[in-house]
Amino acid sequence: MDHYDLVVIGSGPAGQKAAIAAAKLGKRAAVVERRDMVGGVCINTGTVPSKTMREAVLYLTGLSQRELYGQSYRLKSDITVTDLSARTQHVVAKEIDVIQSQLTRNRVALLIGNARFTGPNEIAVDGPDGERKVVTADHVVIAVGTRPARPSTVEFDGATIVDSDQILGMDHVPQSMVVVGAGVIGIEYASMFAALGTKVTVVEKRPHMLDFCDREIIEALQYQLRERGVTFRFSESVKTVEKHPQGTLTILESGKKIPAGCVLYSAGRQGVTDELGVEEAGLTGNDRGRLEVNEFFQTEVDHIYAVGDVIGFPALAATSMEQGRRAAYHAFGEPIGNGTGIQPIGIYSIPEVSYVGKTEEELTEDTVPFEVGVARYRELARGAIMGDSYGMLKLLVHAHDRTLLGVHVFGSNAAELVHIGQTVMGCGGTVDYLVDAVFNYPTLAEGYKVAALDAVNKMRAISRVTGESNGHELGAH
Ligand SMILES: Cc1cc2nc3c(=O)[nH]c(=O)nc-3n(C[C@H](O)[C@H](O)[C@H](O)COP(=O)(O)OP(=O)(O)OC[C@H]3O[C@@H](n4cnc5c(N)ncnc54)[C@H](O)[C@@H]3O)c2cc1C
Ligand SMILES: NC(=O)c1ccc[n+]([C@@H]2O[C@H](COP(=O)([O-])OP(=O)(O)OC[C@H]3O[C@@H](n4cnc5c(N)ncnc54)[C@H](O)[C@@H]3O)[C@@H](O)[C@H]2O)c1
Repeated sequence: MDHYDLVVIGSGPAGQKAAIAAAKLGKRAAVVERRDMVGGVCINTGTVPSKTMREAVLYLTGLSQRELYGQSYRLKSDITVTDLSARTQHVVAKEIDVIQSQLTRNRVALLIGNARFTGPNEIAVDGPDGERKVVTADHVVIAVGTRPARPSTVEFDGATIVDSDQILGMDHVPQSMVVVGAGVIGIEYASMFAALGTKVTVVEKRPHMLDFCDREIIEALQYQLRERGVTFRFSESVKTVEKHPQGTLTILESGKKIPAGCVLYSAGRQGVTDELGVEEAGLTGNDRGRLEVNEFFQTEVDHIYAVGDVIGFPALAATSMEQGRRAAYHAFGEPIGNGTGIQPIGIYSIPEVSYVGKTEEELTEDTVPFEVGVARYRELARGAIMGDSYGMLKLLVHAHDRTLLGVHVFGSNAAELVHIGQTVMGCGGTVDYLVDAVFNYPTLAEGYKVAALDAVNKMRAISRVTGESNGHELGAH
């Protein structure tokens, strides 16, 4: 029986980083992963394939060039699933190779099979050939992730009624599609298919979508999606989804029926703890298959950690990686560092959305006085060059101490741009840093300076009325 300092279950972003962090500390580490799933949901069915498909959609449809070359501009008129999947398969294969070689060169053992606890320090790995291997470990990291929720009232067939794992295997681009759930997954795919020309209807049981984001930004996204023919049905719950010879029928609790060529059911995900035998280790998952952890990612059994999507919010690749590293460091007594706790969110809809820090709604609720500074891409030379007239960058600035409280970006490169604001926030910087900074021209980053000046001008207008200096030498700007 092999013994390890650390056994990690799951090779997604959380598991990989936990294992490699342990190996870098000189520990003997192993990762258990199912056949054909090295890299986890992230590489095989989630983040990487969906983001690669998005790039293929943007490129082949010529969507981002249409402001410049006309609304009929297309690189290819009849885009097929083969066109879209070629790029995805290439990128996924490359990423799997990168992960495998990282594990190998760090001497992390990769055990292929289904892991199951047989005791608090003992794990059985059932290999694809039916062989069972049992390993023991001083520490265990559970990084098993999630799978799509699949209610029995939905007739999934993997072809016309699909979840987000199956959508990548669809054999044609449908003429019409219902997307159930306006979460991040639903909206990202809705915008990709709308860009491909599919008539998309989104059904969401809540009155709004993506309500953790800034309202103004989500209104802008909704407007753009409606322009591409997306219909939203908010405050409507899906009861059943039926498969018929002529297509699918989505039946709402309100009695409405929506016919479509295809249905994407993306109404949440479930932790994959049910086949893990967690009770053998003294643990219990909640009703969504999730595990509870403390600030160090320890479960109720001290030497067993849980990280990544299986512990719930925010359930992102970047946070999962960091949780994995932190769990391994804690297990082996390595100082962790406190981090800034500032977590960016990137939503790869078309157009994309990204933010860091607080929203206007949160600040208002917390009665924090703030000023808003906005830069519109259409007023930035780079926006005109790129053909993005709808994008915007919004800064939320504390009205008294002038620190950045939130950065919200909508439009091209939003998920990259947000990191400038994140860095200023992480270093405790104020809006004045951005006012005084010089950015390359023409860039979208220049939007930070434009938005900062906008915020400072509004703050100056208030000071003029009140006659107060607002704690800052305003004459300079
Ligand atoms: C469609 C989609 C798009 C996404 N897009 C983004 C994005 O753009 N940005 C972002 O940050 N996040 C995105 N996410 C979320 C991101 O993929 C997850 O946050 C991330 O993959 C979680 O990593 P993880 O390590 O917790 O688990 P996972 O990546 O889920 O990996 C868990 C692994 O554990 C394995 N496993 C489970 N049980 C066992 C067992 N008993 N034995 C052995 N192995 C087991 C599984 O096979 C799986 O490979 C997206 C998710 C989806 C579904
Ligand atoms: N860019 C990114 O960072 C990214 C991209 C994709 C996914 N993810 C992660 O993946 C996870 C899962 O995403 P998701 O979108 O599947 O889940 P989710 O839970 O975020 O959203 C599901 C949505 O479906 C709605 N819903 C549930 N049942 C319904 C019904 N019967 N009828 C109508 N609507 C219904 C819910 O109200 C909710 O808004 C998220 O935690 C997200 O963070 C991240």
